[in-house]
Amino acid sequence: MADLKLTDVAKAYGGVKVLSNINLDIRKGELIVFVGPSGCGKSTLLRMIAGLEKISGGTLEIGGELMNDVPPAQRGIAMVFQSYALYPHMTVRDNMAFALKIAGKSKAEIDTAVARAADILQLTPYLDRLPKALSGGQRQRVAIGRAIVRDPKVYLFDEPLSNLDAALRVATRIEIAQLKEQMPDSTMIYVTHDQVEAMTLASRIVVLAGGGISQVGTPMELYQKPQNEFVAQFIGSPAMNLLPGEIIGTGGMTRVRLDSGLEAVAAIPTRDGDMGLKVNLGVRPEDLRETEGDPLFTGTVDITEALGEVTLLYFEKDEAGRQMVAKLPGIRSGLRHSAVLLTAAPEALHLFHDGVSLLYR
Ligand SMILES: Nc1ncnc2c1ncn2[C@@H]1O[C@H](COP(=O)(O)OP(=O)(O)OP(=O)(O)O)[C@@H](O)[C@H]1O
Repeated sequence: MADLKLTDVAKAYGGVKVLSNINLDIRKGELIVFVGPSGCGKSTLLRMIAGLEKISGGTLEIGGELMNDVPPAQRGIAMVFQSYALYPHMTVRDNMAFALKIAGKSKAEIDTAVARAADILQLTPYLDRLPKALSGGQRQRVAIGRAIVRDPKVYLFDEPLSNLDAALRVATRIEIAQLKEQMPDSTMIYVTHDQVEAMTLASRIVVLAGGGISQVGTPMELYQKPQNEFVAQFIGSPAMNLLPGEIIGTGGMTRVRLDSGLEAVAAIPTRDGDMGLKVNLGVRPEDLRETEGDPLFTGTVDITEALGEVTLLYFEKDEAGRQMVAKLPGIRSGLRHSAVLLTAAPEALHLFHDGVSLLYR
């Protein structure tokens, strides 16, 4: 049974539809990450699950029970916000104990719950400190601790790491992954702008775009088999290159003549009727390599960015304003202004028609 089930969930503000046709089954113990461009409705969807926002249409079930009209406190969920929302005048211990005191729990129960959460989060040495005497990462752990003591069925995280600096973000991200391992039965839903967080934490990622779900899958499914050009370009950085062309050979391997006149062979099956089909050939920057044989792309390098272990090559834009990007191993700064021939393995190529992957039609 799904721990959380959203059926045809919709949200409108006034007459303006923000989300529609949201169908999602989340199993117990999953860590689901919502990603998508700014304004696509990630926070709205999370807040509807929390009960902080009214659901305009469809149903939300948690543990098999209809939740649409159940108040937030009775949903068995706990939410962690990016702003921590700690009480500044209370110690770490009192911050974590507060919700349980309000709920009328006994002192013994509260002490046990707080000690357990502090142990999981390595906060035991800080229990008597005030929030102002903690680092940002420690404060966020206290905010998570306040959720853990309530032993919720579902944890909701709204960009919990976005107020932390880069190094602390990485450290806290790893802590959240470890926390999840310690609580394998807890179901978590996590909203983030950060691709690396999504890729490393999620059991499944939900990509939201254009008011609906664009694709749901494991991080590797989204990376290796994006259903559409949007997901292909949203997951992975720099974004997947798309080269327009037409199918000139079908079968187990598909031959494409690109608008540039060059050809490529993709390990994607097509049928006779696909001859002449207009497609976009997708190739990730990291799948491109230099060749002295038949290239699928040639161009002059406009700018290079050396990142140490890899170099990004940005080619001169074509007439349509498209810019090819390649990621080559090592330091290749010397390639600026030179002509480069690139190819990629047939298995690394993607094909899209009308924005949709040929693997999913
Ligand atoms: N109270 C509101 N009244 C009207 N429109 C709203 C309200 N809250 C959100 N919206 C609109 O709903 C859409 C989704 O907002 P939401 O905050 O959920 O997006 P998001 O994906 O979380 O964005 P971001 O990544 O920028 O945080 C936006 O277009 C926003 O302007």
